[in-house]
Amino acid sequence: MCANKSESGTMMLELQERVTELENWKDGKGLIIYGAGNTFCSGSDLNAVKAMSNSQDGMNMCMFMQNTLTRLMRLPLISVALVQGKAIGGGAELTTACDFRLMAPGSEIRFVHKHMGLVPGWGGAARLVRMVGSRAALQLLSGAARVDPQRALCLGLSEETLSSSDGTKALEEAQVWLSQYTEGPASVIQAVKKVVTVGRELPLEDALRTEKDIFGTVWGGPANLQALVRRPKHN
Ligand SMILES: CC[C@H](C(=O)O)C(=O)SCCNC(=O)CCNC(=O)[C@H](O)C(C)(C)COP(=O)(O)OP(=O)(O)OC[C@H]1O[C@@H](n2cnc3c(N)ncnc32)[C@H](O)[C@@H]1OP(=O)(O)O
Repeated sequence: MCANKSESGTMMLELQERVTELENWKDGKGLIIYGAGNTFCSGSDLNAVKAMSNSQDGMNMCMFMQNTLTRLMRLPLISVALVQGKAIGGGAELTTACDFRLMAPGSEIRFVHKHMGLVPGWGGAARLVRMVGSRAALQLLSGAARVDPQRALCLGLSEETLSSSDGTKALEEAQVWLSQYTEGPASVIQAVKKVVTVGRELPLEDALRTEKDIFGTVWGGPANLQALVRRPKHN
């Protein structure tokens, strides 16, 4: 999946459509979101937002993007934001809707909202707090701080710094990195992502009940039965 420079209204709709397609991707296991060219995503299209600066339009756009990014985060796929160049404003928020972030050398994630007289509205603050804790989140948002790959690693915002900033090489590296988590049958990978999502989002009793239901979808399934025949050793 390839993001583009800034998020115009058309692109927001396209992102929503891609998410709908991915929700229906029965054999899917993983997803990498990356930018076209040398920018991951520079946030909302400033030309478009200028034309809709009243509060109601802003809230509508905010709810639209919250909904899309929440659905993206809940996809039963393991998702990676491959950050090359800058991820700014709404682009920084988009990175937080993925399970993992990999950063290319020289790249940067920056929540510039304060400088735009705003706060995140696409769910980026809620996700950031859960990811890095409230103190670090407050520093990143109130300082509109540039987060380079090294700082992102220290904060737990990024998993790894890639060795190349070249688009093709970085994508290949990200694919190899992701493959360690997507190896195996889609039904099992999707179930893994689902139990983690419910564990994160639901109160414990509901999470336990839902985990049992998800367990029921893989117990006695083809991968489970084959494993019982193969009896792999885990030493
Ligand atoms: C804050 C929250 C929020 C929301 O919730 O809606 C947003 O996301 S608001 C948008 C926040 N993003 C910005 O303010 C980005 C401002 N732009 C920049 O900082 C730079 O352009 C940068 C760092 C993205 C790229 O810098 P670089 O030196 O590599 O290139 P240029 O500056 O020459 O940019 C090329 C060209 O792209 C236009 N551009 C970049 N980002 C946007 C944008 N978000 N909307 C509209 N246009 C954008 C930039 O103006 C240049 O156009 P040009 O006609 O060549 O001047």
